[in-house]
Amino acid sequence: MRATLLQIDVDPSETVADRRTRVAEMVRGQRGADLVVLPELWPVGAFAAESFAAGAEPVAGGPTATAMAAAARAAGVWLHAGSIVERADTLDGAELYNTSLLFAPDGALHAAYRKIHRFGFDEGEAALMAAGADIVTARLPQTVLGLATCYDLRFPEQFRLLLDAGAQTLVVPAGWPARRRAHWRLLVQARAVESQSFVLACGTAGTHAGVRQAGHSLVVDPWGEVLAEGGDGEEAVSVTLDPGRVAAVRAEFPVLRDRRLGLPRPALR
Ligand SMILES: NC(=O)CCC(=O)C(=O)O
Repeated sequence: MRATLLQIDVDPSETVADRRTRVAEMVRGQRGADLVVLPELWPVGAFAAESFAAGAEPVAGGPTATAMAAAARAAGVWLHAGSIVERADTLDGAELYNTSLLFAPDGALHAAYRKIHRFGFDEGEAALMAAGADIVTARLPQTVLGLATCYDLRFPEQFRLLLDAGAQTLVVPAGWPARRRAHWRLLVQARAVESQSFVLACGTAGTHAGVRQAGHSLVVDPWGEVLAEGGDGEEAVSVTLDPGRVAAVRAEFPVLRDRRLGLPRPALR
């Protein structure tokens, strides 16, 4: 399976519309890949909280979803289009979500995942967006994807649920700051080792809202080995994966068999 992570430079001097056109063109250039992955909130920037409301768009028929569906179809690839600020209209008004979109090679929306853990400690995303509540997996011909986004990496319980739902390849779009790059590497590798799964973790490059981005997108195999890693700037990180490696590692080193589910909660002393 050929996978390419497009580590996009979210440059505030570029308009969202121009970036959308540019990224769609990059996706179109990926014909021959099986799966293409984009980062978190690349249209507006994961830390550009002041732009979230203005940049919010519906999933069905919104400008990013429409452009990405067309690009996936033109390239004939599965496209994990990173995430957008989703505007979901409810009877009580509009709610915003940080929503990842997965398109099939015919351009149909195959899955959507609303980020469960919002970053910001009562500010930014945590204050402005609603939390998703659904664990999302998606079956591709080669593997089963488990969807998570950026800050979710810090919550291993979500990854256990993805594993139990059948995930074999964890896809994690991110807008991770350079300041915590050491955490990024450690957490991506930890999620791969504990889940005995591939992890495709695609970050952004550049600086937006005064936050320098970590770049260094990672592809890690089910043994925890880094198969590919981006640098600091915009680039395409491509790898060829053997999806059979997940079953092989799980059979050869069967730690998941030794899980002790249902242990009692400790009593307070
Ligand atoms: N966009 C994010 O979720 C940022 C997460 C982050 O900076 C961290 O966990 O550290």
